[in-house]
Amino acid sequence: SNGNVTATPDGDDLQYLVPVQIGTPPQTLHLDFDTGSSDLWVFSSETDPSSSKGHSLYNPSTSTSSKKVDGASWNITYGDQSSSSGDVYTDVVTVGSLTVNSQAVESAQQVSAQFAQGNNDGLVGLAFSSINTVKPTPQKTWFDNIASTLDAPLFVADLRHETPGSYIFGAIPSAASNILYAPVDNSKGFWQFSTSSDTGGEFDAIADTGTTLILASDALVKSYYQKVQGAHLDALQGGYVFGCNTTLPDFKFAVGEGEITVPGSLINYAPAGNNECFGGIQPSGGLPFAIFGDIALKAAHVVFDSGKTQVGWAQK
Ligand SMILES: CC[C@H](C)[C@H](NC(=O)[C@H](C)NC(=O)[C@@H](CCSC)NC[C@@H](N)Cc1ccccc1)C(=O)O
Repeated sequence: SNGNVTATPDGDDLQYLVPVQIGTPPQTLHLDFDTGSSDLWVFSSETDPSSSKGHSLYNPSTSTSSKKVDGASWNITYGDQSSSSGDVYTDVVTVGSLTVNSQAVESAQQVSAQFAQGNNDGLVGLAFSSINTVKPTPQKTWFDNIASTLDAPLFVADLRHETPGSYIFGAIPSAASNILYAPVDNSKGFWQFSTSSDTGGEFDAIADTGTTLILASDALVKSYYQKVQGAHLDALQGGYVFGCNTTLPDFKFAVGEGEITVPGSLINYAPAGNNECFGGIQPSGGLPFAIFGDIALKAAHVVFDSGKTQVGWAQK
């Protein structure tokens, strides 16, 4: 089987939300599919009420198929220092037409302010199950649970600028042509691959649908903005800004034997005040790899192939 589901960007393409059905009868929540983490967690009837306003909530007690995982808990922290934690149920989880009958659904009891004020109802982790945070027994991702029923053990991200795109499970859409593949090193649990660019030399990167921007080394970022008239690092805005009608250079990076181009237009991320705009490439703050978030992913169809432990990029 295979399936696909619509991924709808919220304002400024900050994140891409996907409708997911949980429980019996189905409860629909809008979740952030995140190839940079491996926990499926949701706002729920157990979430601190001061944090859950404005979110759809999973209520395990009204689902006839929910089961409490006794003694299990989870606690996750993300690169932007946001976090969430809680306890664990199993329940039916359907994405598009694909159903996992006993998926670990991590119910949030605490969420940090970024999540309370954000507009997702939780995350679906699509990185490798090795970094799932449930204790004492780590749980499998929804993709790991569904993979064996798919025509191929892979999924494809087709994210777009300010318009709905999709995630396709089990097949590669015919629109994806001339796919460039790179082997994935999943030892840290991420979709990590080696790449290079004329501004950054050779480096590793992770493909992270749950991160909005491209986050890279200080050297790469400095070298990129040296080509942008008037660009400067503005501590108040939290990164590099430039005049909003500045023409930005493309960002090209290597994948296998070929090269992917992120058009400069995608790198003018969003207005930042006083007629300056915030760049879509920003410093990662010293991580040992770059994070190729949605700014990069929008430029391609991206194949996350767990069968062959490889990632494929097809230029759009
Ligand atoms: C360094 C980052 C932390 C601390 C590290 N955690 C991670 O790497 C987690 C799994 N992944 C993440 O924090 C990042 C990848 C960072 S690479 C180190 N991806 C997921 C993130 N975009 C999810 C998100 C979505 C919407 C709003 C906020 C956050 C850890 O637990 O050690």
